[in-house]
Formats: sequence, C-alpha cells, structure tokens
Amino acid sequence: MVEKKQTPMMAQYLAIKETCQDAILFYRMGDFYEMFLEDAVKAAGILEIALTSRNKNDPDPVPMCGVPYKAADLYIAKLIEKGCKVAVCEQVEDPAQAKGLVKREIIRVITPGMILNDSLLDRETNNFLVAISKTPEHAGLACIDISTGSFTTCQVKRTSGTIPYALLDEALKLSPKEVLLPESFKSDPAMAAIRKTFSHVEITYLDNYTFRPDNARQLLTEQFATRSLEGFGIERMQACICAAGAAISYVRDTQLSDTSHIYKVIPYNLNDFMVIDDRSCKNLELLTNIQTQSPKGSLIQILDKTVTAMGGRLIKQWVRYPLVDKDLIQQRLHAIEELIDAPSTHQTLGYLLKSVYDLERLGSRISMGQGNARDMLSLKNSLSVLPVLFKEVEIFESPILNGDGLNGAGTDEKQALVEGLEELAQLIGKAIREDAVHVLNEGNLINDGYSPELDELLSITRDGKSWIAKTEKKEKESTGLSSLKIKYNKVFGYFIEVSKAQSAQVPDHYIRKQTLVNAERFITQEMKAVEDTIFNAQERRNALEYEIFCTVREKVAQRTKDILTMAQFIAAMDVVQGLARAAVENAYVKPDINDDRHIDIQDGRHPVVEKLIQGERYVPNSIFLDDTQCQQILITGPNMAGKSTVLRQVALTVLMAQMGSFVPAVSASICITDRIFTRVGALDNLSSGQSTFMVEMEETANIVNNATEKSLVILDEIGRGTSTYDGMSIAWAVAEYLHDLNGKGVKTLFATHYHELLQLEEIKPRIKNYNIAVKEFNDNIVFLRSLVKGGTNRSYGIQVARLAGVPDDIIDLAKSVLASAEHHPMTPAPLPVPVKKKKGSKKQSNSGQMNLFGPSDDDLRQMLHNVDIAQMTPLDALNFLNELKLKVEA
Ligand SMILES: Nc1ncnc2c1ncn2[C@@H]1O[C@H](COP(=O)(O)OP(=O)(O)OP(=O)(O)O)[C@@H](O)[C@H]1O
Repeated sequence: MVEKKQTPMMAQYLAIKETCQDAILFYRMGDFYEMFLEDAVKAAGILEIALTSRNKNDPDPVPMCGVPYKAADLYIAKLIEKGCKVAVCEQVEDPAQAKGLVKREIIRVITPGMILNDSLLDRETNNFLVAISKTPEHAGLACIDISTGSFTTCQVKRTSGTIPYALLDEALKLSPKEVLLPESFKSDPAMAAIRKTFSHVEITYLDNYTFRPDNARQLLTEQFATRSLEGFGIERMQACICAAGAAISYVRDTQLSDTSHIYKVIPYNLNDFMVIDDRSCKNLELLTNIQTQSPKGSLIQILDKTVTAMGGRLIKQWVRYPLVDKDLIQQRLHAIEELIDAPSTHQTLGYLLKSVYDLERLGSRISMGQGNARDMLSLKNSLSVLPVLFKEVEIFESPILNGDGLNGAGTDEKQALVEGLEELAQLIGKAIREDAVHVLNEGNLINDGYSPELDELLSITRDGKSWIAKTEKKEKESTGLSSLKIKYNKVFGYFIEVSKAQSAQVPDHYIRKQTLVNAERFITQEMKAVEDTIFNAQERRNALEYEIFCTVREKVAQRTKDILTMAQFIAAMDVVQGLARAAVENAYVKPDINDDRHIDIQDGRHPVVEKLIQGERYVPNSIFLDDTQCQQILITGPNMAGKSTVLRQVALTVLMAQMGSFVPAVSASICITDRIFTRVGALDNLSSGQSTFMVEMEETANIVNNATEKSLVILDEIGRGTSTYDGMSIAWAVAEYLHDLNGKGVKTLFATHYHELLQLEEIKPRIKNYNIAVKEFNDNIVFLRSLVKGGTNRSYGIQVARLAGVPDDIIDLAKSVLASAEHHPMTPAPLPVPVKKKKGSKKQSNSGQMNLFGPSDDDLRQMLHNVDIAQMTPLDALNFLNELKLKVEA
C-alpha cells in the first residue's frame, strides 16, 4: 500500500499524537485548539460540537473539530468528567518569527487525577490521585493532590498474596479521582477486588519500572532535593517509596513544569486514626446522605461552618480521620473552647478568614507557573490579612489558633513567616495592577512606576499624541522655524514638514524624504527611533509586562513552602472556628475524654435528625456503656420508634468527640474508640451484583473478624433478609460472639425485632435490654422516643402500617390474622441456641413471635419455604399473610 503523503502540519500532528496515545490531543492553531481523526470523532460526540473535516474534497477527508482556546477549560472539564485525558499542545514559538511550520509541544496532560485549573476542580474537595504498590512484605499507597501540594503515604503488612483489604479501604476513603497501578497488577489476583473497589475511578497502568524501589527512591530524592528519605521517615518503608515514587513520576510526566510545591511526603499509620470503613462512612451519612448522595442531610453539612476553601477540604479529613490520641483531641477541643469563650474575637476571626482565598491552590498554581494576575492579586489580598489576623489571635493559648510552633519552634520564626509573607503581598501590590486581566499576553498587568522601561513604553502608547505635540514644540524652538509641523502618513510614518520658504534653514541632521509644491518633508534619526518605539510600543509593552509578571511570579514561587505552611495553619484555624460556631449554634458541649473505657452520654441527640425533624421536638436520650456492667445494649421497640436513630446518635457522638468537636448532648464522657463498625439499614447493593442479605452478612463478617475490645459496634437488625429462624439464629450468635470477644467483649449497640434475643440478658452478664417507649391508646400508638430500661416484645407492626397509610381493609384483615394466630395453640419455636438459665431468672418466653408452622400442614410449610421475604414489600407480606389465613380457614 502506498502511504499517503501528509502535509507538514499533519505530519507534525501525528508525531505529537504518537507520544500521547491515550489522551485527546488539543492541538493549538491560532485562536483554536483543533482535534483530528479519532480524537475529533470522540470529542465531538462528548462535547456536542460540529464534526467537520480538514480536506473536504479529498476522497479520504480527515475528521476534525475545534474549540476556542479562551473557552478551552469548559470543554476540557467535560472530557475529564467523561474519564478522558487531554494533552494540551501549544505553539512554542512566535508564528511571526517561525521559519516554516511553527514549533509545537505538549505542555501539560490533564487527567482526572492531574488537575490544576480551578474551574475544573471542586472548591471544597481534594482532587486525589492514589498510587498502589506491592512489595513482598507490604502493600503501599501514596496519595497526591497536585492542586494543593499535599502528598501522603502509608503501607500495610501483607498476610496473603493479595492487597490487604485495609489498604484498599484506605484508598477508597480518599475518594481518588484516578488510581495508578503497575502493569503487572493486570494479572494479579488482587485485581478483581481492586476493580470492584474502584469501579467508578479512572485506573491508569504504569510501567512496572516506575514502581521499582531504586527508581522510585531516586525520583523522590530528586523531587525533594535530599540525599535520602530519612528526613521524611520513609527510608525503610519500601512499599511507601514505590507508590510515592510512581506518583511523582506520573506528576512529572504529565505536568512538564516545576513541581517543587510538592516538597515533602508525610507518612501515616492507619492506626493513628479511628477506622471507619467506607460502608460505615456511608451508613452513618458522614459526608453524604444515603438517599440523595448529596451532602445535604449529612453530618458534614451540620458541622461545616468553615469560610475558606482550605477549611472546607480539611474538615472533611477531620470527619474521615478522627483521632485516637487523647492529647491531640484535647488540643482541638481546647481551641474550640477558647473561641467560644471569646465570642467577639471569634466573630472577627470568621470575618477576617472570609478574605483569605484558597492559599493552597493559589500557591500551587503560582509555583507551577500557571498562576495568572488575578491569582496573584487574590494571594496578595489573602496575605495582607495575616498581620491583623495574628494580632487578633494573640489572646489565645492554643497553638491551633495562635500559630505557635508554626514554621519552627520559636515566636521569632512565626513572626518571620508572617512578615515574609506580608512583604510578598507588598511586592505583588506594587507590581500588579488591581484591574489586571486574566490573559497574560495582552498587557494591562503591571502598575505604573514599577519599571522605568515599562513606564516609558506606557507613556508612549498612552500619550503618543502628546509626545508628538511635545516634539513639535521642541523642534520649533530649537530650529526657530515657525512653519515646522509634525505629520503622519502611511508611507513615511511620522515626518517633519517645513514650508518651502524655510526649508533651507533646517538643521543638518534632518533627512529629506519628499518635496511638495509648497513644502519639504524630513525625518530625523531620533524621530524614526521614537516612531519605532510608538509602533512597537504596544507589542513591546505586552511582552515586557509578561516578562515582569513572570519575574514577580517567580519571586512569589520561591516562597511556595511558606505559603503552603500558612495555608495549612489557616485551614485548621478555620475548621476550629467553624466547629466552635456549630457548637454554639447547636448547643453542643465539650466532651470529656476518659481513660476508664466508658461511654456516658447524657441527653444526647442525633446531630442531623434533630435538625431535620418537622412537627416534632427531638427527644434526647442517655446511654451508658462500659466493659464490666453494660457493654452490649439490646434495643427493642416498634418500627419507627427511633432505634436506628439512637444507635447512630451514639456512633456520631463518639466520632465527633474524637475528631475534636463538641457534641450534641448535655454532657458526654467518651473513651477512645479504635474503630466504629456499623451494620445498619438494608442498603440495596443490587448495582454491584450483591443481594441485600449478602451485603448484610459481609458487613457482619467484617465486624466479627476485625472488632477489638476498643471498638464500638452498631448493629441494626441483623438477619432481616433471610427466614425468621435463620436470621434470629445469626443475630443471637453474633450478639453472643461480640459479648465474648477475646474474653473481654466489645461495646455494642444492637437494635432488633427478634424478641427472643431479650433472653440474652439473663445469660450474658454484660448485655442489657432497653427499649424505645411508646404509649398505647385506643389501638393507636404514640412514639415517646425515649430509651428506657427493659425489653419489649410488642412490635406494633399493624399500628405502624396504619400510620404509614396502609388501607383499613388490610389493617382489619391483618388484625384478624394476628388474633387468630395468637389464639391458635402453637408449637413452641425452638430457641436458636441452647440457653443456660440463670438461677432465679424469669421463665423464658417466646412472646410476640408466633409459630405458624403446623407440623402436619405441608402446604403451608412449602408456601413459607418458597417465599423470599427480602424481596417483599410490607403490602406483599400482608397479602401473603392473608393467603395463609385463607388456607388455614379452608
Ligand atoms: N429521639 C427522637 N426524637 C424525635 N424524633 C425521633 C427521635 N428518634 C427518631 N425520631 C424520628 O423517628 C423516625 C424513625 O426513627 P428510626 O428510623 O430510628 O426508627 P426505628 O425504630 O429504627 O424504625 P425501624 O425499626 O422501622 O427501622 C426518625 O426518622 C425521626 O424522624
């Protein structure tokens, strides 16, 4: 086949495209980015723009589409959202100076995990890229956000051939936008689990070499300009090094610019924080509401009263990473307390922080040479607030508020940091015009008086006419020629015109250009020079302004580390001031952190439900859990009574206390919890191909396998999705197992409709029965919402069904089914496990749970056997009950 001859431009395009096969190439042509061939077809479809062709008359036209360069961000965002990568290719030489085809190069590759542009980022969400590595001993994870410079890493010991669940869960917790894996993982047994975990995340495979320890180590030491990784504490953490090195390699390959804002990597240990796995995070609605998937109706919505973007991102981390170090928790609580005690300073602080822009992202963009003049002004305005802000916080003792220890041990260092950043603000203020535009090559960036050279150009472009008038006056005076005038035409540009009569008297340095009937026209060397200046002034001014801008930006970039240090301090201060506001507005109290291993919450409330309920007052409830008397609480009560709410309320209160927040209660004493496990609600996971019951059992397995005596377990109705006896048996066994765990037991709150489980109180010393009280009258019930001692064997299912609007006919029928069932002699149901009765304990009861299994009635048995309760609506269930009744009566 004869290869088709390409135009030089197309040849250049194809050569560049060859280097970025997996990305859509944005090829700059004048004011547009053009896309060709398959890229054009794909992008036109996603962007909904016209697909044309470059050479329409050719029998084999090249598909193309394009977007204006000024609006490129919008289009790039859309492509990234659809999981595409975009390689931006710019003209890297001045087309006017280019000999032949203008040179072009890829200047940046934008991928879901490599985004720097503000318009493509969510203000209050980190844009994390996670790299996962595996060494014979460990699995490692590195997490980087190039938009803020944050870079962390951790590793987990491997106990089997695959990647440990804890590491995958950690990766999931970070909600990465992109995951980097070595090519070799494609055939790894862990891949199925990884694909499942990251089903909605872009996975990018890198050469195995990138993850090799020696290569990774070298990349990292180069990045941080250090001889070893000792200073970061990861010298001997090989899995961390491999993952971190691969992440840095990817950043460099895609960003192709200065990445020195990533100047450190912070290792962490999963045990340094309370573990809340992804499911529990969802179950407890920490960041999003389970129904709507939006932050509305979640804990973060209630707690997040931050006013800066940095604070908005940090509070999410505080919620996801509650502390287990008592001192660190106390520090946060103390800071909140100080703010609450100084309401007027607290208010001023909130007001001042509102003027602080996103220092992390501004600092990172500027450092990477991508900040524009507006970014510089935002930085200046933010930094200018610092001196006042630091004056205000002098009254506080807490380092989170007063910045002690910032930038080093002493007060001098802190002072030096603040002053240095103030000087930076002054430099920007002096250099950059307040009305500077976004575009960097069209001038109007630099202030008058900053550069004498620029001032000259500015005065020429602005005052061209007055310069001419001045020169005319000057020449008239020096020559004494009254007819002398300066004029302009397209042929000569500016020239001096003198009447014929006086033309003989012109000075020698005048150069004759044209003779007219009545006048002579001249130019001078000086004049031509000035003329050049005027003509070229605009262009030169634009170029010089850009040059000066880059110099100032470079000076600012040299202080990136200081800017980012300050950003982190401001973020924490903002989170704390936000938590203090939430505490005041919602009447929260400071929790006590005890060492006695008990949880004592008096008049606690659910922080979200108390805000959402309408037409009802939230009824507070008290809970006491310890390791000797009351370690497991079994909560019974009708549907809708408030069992799930009280369970979650306790979990959230413990979590809030450990993140360092005040809590919704009248008083609360909390011991440090290492993990909160939840098994709540029947979250349908059909989309991931799992049945409700399967999910429930997986969650249960995770709890019993991983809970320790320092954990808190929340179990909401285990075993609902299977037959009554299977479910009850599992629930019973799990409750016993948790009570006996490691001979010490684990603090557990267990809501259940299986009244048989109430008997556990009699055989297990640390299990206590509670119920949520209701009041009955005239066959109706009123929910009292208060948690009281003792169990209840009444379900009030029919009354709740009525409240829910189930038609009266069905309610009446259900009642008669129930009555008839209650009056039929039933064969007692066997207990799920043998129960040793304690001396003096009450008679075992099978109350409430009816046995409908007539041993001789095979039909009924078969019907019950065939029914799948998990798939039934309440209405189906009632209809089924009716069917049973008709069968019995037949
Ligand atoms: N302490 C309370 N004060 C006021 N209202 C409450 C309280 N607790 C719960 N509620 C209200 O009752 C509703 C039902 O509560 P919840 O879901 O906890 O009941 P439940 O007993 O777990 O029900 P089910 O057994 O059907 O799952 C809540 O959505 C809330 O509106």
